[in-house]
Amino acid sequence: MVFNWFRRQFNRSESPAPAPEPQPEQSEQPEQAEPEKTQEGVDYLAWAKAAYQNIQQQEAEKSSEVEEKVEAPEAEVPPEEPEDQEPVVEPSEPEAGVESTTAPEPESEPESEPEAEVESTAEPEPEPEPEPEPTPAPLSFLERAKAERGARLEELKEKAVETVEPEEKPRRSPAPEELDEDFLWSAEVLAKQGRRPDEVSVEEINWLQQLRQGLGKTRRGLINQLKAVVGQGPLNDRAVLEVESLLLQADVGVEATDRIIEQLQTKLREESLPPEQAIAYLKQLLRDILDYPGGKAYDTTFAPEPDVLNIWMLTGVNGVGKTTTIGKLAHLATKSDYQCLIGAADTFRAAAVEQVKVWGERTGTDVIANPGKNTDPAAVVYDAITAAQSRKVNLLLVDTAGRLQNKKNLMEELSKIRRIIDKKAPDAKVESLLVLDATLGQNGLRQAQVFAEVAQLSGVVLTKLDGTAKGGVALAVSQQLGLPIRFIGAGEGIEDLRPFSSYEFVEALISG
Ligand SMILES: Nc1nc2c(ncn2[C@@H]2O[C@H](COP(=O)(O)OP(=O)(O)OP(=O)(O)O)[C@@H](O)[C@H]2O)c(=O)[nH]1
Repeated sequence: MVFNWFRRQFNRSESPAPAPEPQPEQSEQPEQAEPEKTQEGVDYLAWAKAAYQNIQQQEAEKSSEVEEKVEAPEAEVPPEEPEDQEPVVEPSEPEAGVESTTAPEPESEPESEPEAEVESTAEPEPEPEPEPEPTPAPLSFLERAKAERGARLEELKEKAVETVEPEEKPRRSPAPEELDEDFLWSAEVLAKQGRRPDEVSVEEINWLQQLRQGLGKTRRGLINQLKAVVGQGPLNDRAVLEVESLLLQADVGVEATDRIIEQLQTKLREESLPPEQAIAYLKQLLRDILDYPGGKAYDTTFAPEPDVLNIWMLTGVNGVGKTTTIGKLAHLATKSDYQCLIGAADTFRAAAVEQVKVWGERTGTDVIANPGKNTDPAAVVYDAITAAQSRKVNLLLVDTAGRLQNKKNLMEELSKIRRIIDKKAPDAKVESLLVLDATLGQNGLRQAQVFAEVAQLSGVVLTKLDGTAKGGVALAVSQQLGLPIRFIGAGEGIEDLRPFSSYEFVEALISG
């Protein structure tokens, strides 16, 4: 059973059951529990405990798997590969001059993690593993598992020293140390969305923590003050001005700010709401903006469609995180059991192609590129589609050039790529995603307008939400561009990108 990271559920037709088994400690409700969202009968603390236990168990199982693999004969360890050997694989129907760079052929790997090397099997983190502490008291399940894993990793690292390249490897997030406030917050957000504690993974919990931390600057700087004002009851003129300036400072943009203020004023004039309800109403307003970009309803799930070739073109100016996003998406796709391929059609810069190839190797995804200089991006897309069709690929990620110096050229290039796609893969499900750097705030939006005019955009990937106080730009994207946000990035690591959830985003922004 594979977890589909795009759908945030397991690949099966079963609806999630919301309530965990009731537990005795009713009194220790986490502080964040909000009455207006509380699902009847859900004890969030009990839910969090059940999820925590489940994660401990998952971790312990992973550790013992590692242990078994280590103790098994060295058959698991691939023979030494010379570093300089270019892992080049031709597409099944090779096109002249096209190279396909790959990690070991994915078809031959039953598991989603492509690198069969020892290190990859152990899924190590690049960060230093916390040392197993010499705790005098009996070690908990998790601590034991961690200690064992740490020891195993050391062993593996020693053995793997010859075959490991110094690149970042897909990192597996460390298990939460304890059932702390961070964990409770993440668990509650998942519980409120009707998730089951026995299906929650450490990656999901860690992602929510990352998102919460990432939005910390926006939240602390501005949104918290906003909460204080909105929680005070009917908005007088001074309060309105305050709210307005807070939202604008968070790069929410004029249009979305006006809309929020207008609706807040109307509501708070109609009835005097207690602070929590006023804040719940504010959250609802924000979610509405995000869920109905430009007033239009979109399917909130964004996943590759089954049984058809999905082509996702990524576009955006240099430096916004386009290549990194392609790598992270390839990682999500591979983890979710999709066959993924990357087309390196940003041929303007040779370094861009090289960078994509690095991500291809990291994620075990083939990259179709044309080694020639200044080659036609549309030709690369043509070759990538040919390869995707012959290899039964579900998801083809296309990196496109995003230089803005010449709008006409950009438009011509993107239109040409689009024509090739329509001709070569008329049945494909095509998405054109604009990658936007959140730290650019409103400036990023101005760039986005240009792209929106020339590329038939269908969604946005918002990157670098970590460490910016301009997190409110997500609302401006929805309101001003009228485009749904499909993914958000909150870190440079391979795990630091997830499908966008307005609920999680607003919770992290307001109640994190
Ligand atoms: N903090 C943070 N950094 C990110 C994120 N996404 C990407 N980056 C970093 O942003 C920098 C630029 O990312 P790239 O993926 O190279 O950007 P690009 O748009 O492909 O740029 P070109 O290759 O120049 O076209 C890199 O240092 C990335 O690690 C994110 O979500 N958070």
